[in-house]
Amino acid sequence: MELQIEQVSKTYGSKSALNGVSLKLKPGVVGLLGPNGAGKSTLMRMLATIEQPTTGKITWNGVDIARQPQILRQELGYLPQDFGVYPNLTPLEFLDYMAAMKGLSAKTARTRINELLEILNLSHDRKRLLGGFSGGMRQRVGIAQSLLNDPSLLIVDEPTVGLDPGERIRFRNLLSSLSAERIVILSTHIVTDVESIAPTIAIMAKGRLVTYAEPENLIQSVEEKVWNCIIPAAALQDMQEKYTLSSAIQRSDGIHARIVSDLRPMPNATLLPSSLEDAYLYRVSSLGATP
Ligand SMILES: Nc1ncnc2c1ncn2[C@@H]1O[C@H](COP(=O)(O)OP(=O)(O)OP(=O)(O)O)[C@@H](O)[C@H]1O
Repeated sequence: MELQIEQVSKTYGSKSALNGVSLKLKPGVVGLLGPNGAGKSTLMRMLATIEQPTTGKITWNGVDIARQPQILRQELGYLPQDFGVYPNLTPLEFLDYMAAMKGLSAKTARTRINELLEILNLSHDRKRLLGGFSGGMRQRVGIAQSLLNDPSLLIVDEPTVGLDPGERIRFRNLLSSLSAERIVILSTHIVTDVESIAPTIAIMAKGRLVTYAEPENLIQSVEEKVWNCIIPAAALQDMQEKYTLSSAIQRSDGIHARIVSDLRPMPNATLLPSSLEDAYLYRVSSLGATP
């Protein structure tokens, strides 16, 4: 099982959304991190065969998906960023409908839907109208529809938007448990969404792939670049303009500003252990993008 993205670019009129992105993916979760407008959704839509690259090629097990999209579609599960449900349907009716759209036989669909409702903890609510569901419950229905055909490639675009912290954790665990025999691509701008579950992380900014690496290596790459600076409140804005600020916490002795910088920002700055968030900020801002 292999998904290869080769020098893919996408332009909309004169606007470049994606610029020469190359990646080779094997089974497991890959976290796709990037600020708003980085090109993540554009890439996801091309992987989901909804759009085609302007230049470059995407192959699924060696087959060009622009030429033969149906080969990948049979094995694809996709939860788009703007996934909507029909409020007047129940999960059972909605999943039945989606299964029919995906060409599953009624018998296979019924077995699979029951399995998924169980896995996603929706069995008790199978006959309630979706209109009354919470954001987290709707996301679980979205995930259920993306898994109907037991896909080898699962693409989830910003899936945790609108979820509460508990739902977010449960959702991450679910994705982890699904990743053994498939490629799972999880796109987000929230570092903690991918930190615990993605053994590899791709960072995008301004339509480019900034880096593709393991979280440990990313964290290591900013060791001795993360500083704690204690500053008066009046100096915060100036600091923010000059440096990449990871966080600022008000304490009794002043503001503790966490700065990611190659050089010591001020004489009494002290080094802090680096985190994935620091590495992400460092990589994205080094491209001149706003994290
Ligand atoms: N259909 C389109 N027509 C014109 N420009 C587009 C279109 N789709 C995306 N873009 C532009 O391409 C760039 C990348 O957008 P994209 O939605 O892929 O980014 P993203 O990383 O997914 O960000 P977000 O998290 O905000 O969705 C943005 O500047 C966006 O305005």
